[in-house]
Amino acid sequence: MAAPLHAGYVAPSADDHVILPARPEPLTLRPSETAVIVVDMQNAYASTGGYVDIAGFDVSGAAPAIRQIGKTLEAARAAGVTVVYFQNGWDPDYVEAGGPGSPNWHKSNALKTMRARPELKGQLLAKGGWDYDIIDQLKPQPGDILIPKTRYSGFFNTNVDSVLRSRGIRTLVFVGVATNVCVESSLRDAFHLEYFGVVLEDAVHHLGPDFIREASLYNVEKFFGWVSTTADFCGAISQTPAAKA
Ligand SMILES: NC(=O)N/C=C\C(=O)O
Repeated sequence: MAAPLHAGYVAPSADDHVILPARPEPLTLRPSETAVIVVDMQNAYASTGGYVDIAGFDVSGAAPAIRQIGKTLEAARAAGVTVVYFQNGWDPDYVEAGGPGSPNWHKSNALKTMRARPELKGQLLAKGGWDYDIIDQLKPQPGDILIPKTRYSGFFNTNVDSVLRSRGIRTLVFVGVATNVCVESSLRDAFHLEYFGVVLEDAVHHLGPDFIREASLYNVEKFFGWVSTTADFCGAISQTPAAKA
């Protein structure tokens, strides 16, 4: 008898789940249906001398977030959770950034900074450059998935939805920069595509005053998803059979 087409697929066991403490209520996590989404942990957003530092934003909060993301990824990989990196930027000629006909050309602080300081042209968020690179402390590991993106949301004009759906992933745990821009934009789009989105509040960093961090987390907790912490995620995911093996 011919083998069924799905012969190699092992359905996740029904009891393969843990409970993640979160606000506004705990959330069920199944490792096989969960991905950690690492948003834009590039020199541009997390390093002194990178784009957001040059553009005048405070990057000091990136260092603690980097440490928490490291812990999150270690626990996730040990539990067999999928890790997806978003990487934001454009070709060195900035064709992908859009011209004056694109709101991105008017709103991107990287593009505005380069127009004000032409000596920086070709450096900020340009593919192939240091600014675009993922930071050394969080380089993707074999098996991780890297999704380039050209706008704030990782779901816009990328293949991430089909990558996730083909793996049966339903829950997305967001870490990275910036809470109020690319993290929130991606989580909102994910919500509308029926994903359950969680932000680990100590593994993200925001751009702007503290009230925008509070507002963004409030939006997530009240309208778009759940808010948890690195310790709670690592504690919960380490209880799965794969992590204990
Ligand atoms: N990664 C982000 O949240 N980016 C925010 C602003 C920008 O890319 O200009």
